[in-house]
Amino acid sequence: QSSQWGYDTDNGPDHWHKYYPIAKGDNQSPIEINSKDVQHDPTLPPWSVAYDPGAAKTILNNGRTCRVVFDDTFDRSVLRGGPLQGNYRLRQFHIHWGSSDDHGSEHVIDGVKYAAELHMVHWNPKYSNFAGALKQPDGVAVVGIFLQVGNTPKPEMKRILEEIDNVKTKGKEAPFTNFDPSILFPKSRDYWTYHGSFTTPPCEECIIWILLREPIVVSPDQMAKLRSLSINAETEPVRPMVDNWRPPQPVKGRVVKASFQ
Ligand SMILES: COc1ccc(C[C@H]2SC(=O)NC2=O)c(OC)c1
Ligand SMILES: [Zn+2]
Repeated sequence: QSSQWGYDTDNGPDHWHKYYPIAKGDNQSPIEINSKDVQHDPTLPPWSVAYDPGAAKTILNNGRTCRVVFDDTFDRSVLRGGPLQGNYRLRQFHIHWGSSDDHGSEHVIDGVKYAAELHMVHWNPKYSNFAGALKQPDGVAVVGIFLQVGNTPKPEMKRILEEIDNVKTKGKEAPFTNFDPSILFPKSRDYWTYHGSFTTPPCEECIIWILLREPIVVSPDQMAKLRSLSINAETEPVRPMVDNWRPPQPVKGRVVKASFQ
């Protein structure tokens, strides 16, 4: 029914506020980042991760994206530093992409839309559980990595795209073990950071965003593989999973900080 949000004309980003009023809030994500408005903050420390490959559990097609889920029952895979106070536990990562290589990312950098954007979602264990963290301005930290199409793709993406064959349709889940997602990071640790929200319902304004400046490279075939995922269940007519991105939202006076000059 229409309360099932999605990315179509009748249930897409312009409709979400009807069931999730915070979608029209003052701290929504994604946003456009214009380098001229960014403030370099020399006091921003580097961020770092300590991920346990054994924490990787499953890969899932939830009908909106393809996500890999991790064991977050203790401080097993954590993100710290940068704009964050304390450790944040890795819960899952997922990807947003377009129907063609010239768009698909959620954040837009100096007018550039990347082909895709990978989100590594972490939450602050001082708020006992993920649901509690959603209600706090510093409850969640997402590392965003831009994916651009090129002919020297990053081999580390291979594993994710191979597993996609097992989760083609909505509701499909498969084991995804022994994977350290930090192998996906680009060389540079330069980042932008700002306070924002989930880019999907419930659109809670609980996220400290850490967006990496350097994109990683994927091949045209790898993008085609992502686009071969379906939003329908196995028994339903085929509908490709493409354009699962929210457009940029009003910045409303927020300042984006950069760790670099
Ligand atoms: C109620 O719990 C939720 C809701 C939505 C997401 C995913 C959102 S958050 C982001 O940055 N991109 C997305 O697609 C989520 O992720 C852990 C957890
Ligand atoms: Zn996301």
